[in-house]
Amino acid sequence: KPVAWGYEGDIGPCNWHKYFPKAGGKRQSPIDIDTSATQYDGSFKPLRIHYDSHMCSSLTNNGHTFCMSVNSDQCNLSGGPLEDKYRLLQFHCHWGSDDTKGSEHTVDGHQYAAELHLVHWNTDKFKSADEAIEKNQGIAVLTAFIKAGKEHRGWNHVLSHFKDIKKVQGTSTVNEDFNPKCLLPENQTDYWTYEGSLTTPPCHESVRFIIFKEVVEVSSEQLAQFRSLCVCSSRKRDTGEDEHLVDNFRPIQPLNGRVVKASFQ
Ligand SMILES: Cc1cc(=S)c(O)co1
Ligand SMILES: [Zn+2]
Repeated sequence: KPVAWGYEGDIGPCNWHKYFPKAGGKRQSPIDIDTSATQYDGSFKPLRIHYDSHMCSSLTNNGHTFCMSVNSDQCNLSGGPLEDKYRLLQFHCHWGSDDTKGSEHTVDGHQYAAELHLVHWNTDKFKSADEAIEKNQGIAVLTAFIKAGKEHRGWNHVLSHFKDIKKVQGTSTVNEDFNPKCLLPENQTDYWTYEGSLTTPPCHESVRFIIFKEVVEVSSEQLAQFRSLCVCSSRKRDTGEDEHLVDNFRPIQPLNGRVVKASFQ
């Protein structure tokens, strides 16, 4: 029986290590990026992000986030700090209960309104995503910070499906011509990178994070749509209200001597 976990109370992040021992490991995520301590690495090759548009995918509310699963073998990532080729598996976000919080990583202590994770698995070293997800160098997560600002047209292709996934386990098939590359910032040469973990249980220490410096803007109304998702299919708050999915971000974890590299000076 899977162990229940969440972001508050007894099943919250402070207790994850009791059932998910890796959550107490030495290379956990997220972290604060102290820009005065990052180290420029001039050896990185250009990042190669090749996604195609014709990838039928499905959008699900898994109770912890919305997850767009991708089943195209044409969406690949390589270059930058990566030694191998990685394939896009899914993308999801972490966000807050208002625009002042929501990202998992912080930059010099600043928290953004949300954080996009594009999860890729190492197809050179492993035979399946399930195998890669628990192995060192198995996962690469392209990460973009999100702040409230002007409307983001690309995000509407995802948000237009949210009415179908308001409840947990809700799923919606996404057939239209959508390329997740449109969700990334324009500047894809300036990023920070370090070795960390899944930010949700089982918190496997298998992740190479690549975090773009440029912040993506979406409108406050679009951010509010993230918060329209519900965390359960039935349970209502004692007020009879649906419990909305908000503040699904893990607290900052100890750096434990890790160095965050920068692709820029
Ligand atoms: C595989 C995976 C990665 C991240 S970062 C997450 O939040 C959930 O699942
Ligand atoms: Zn994530």
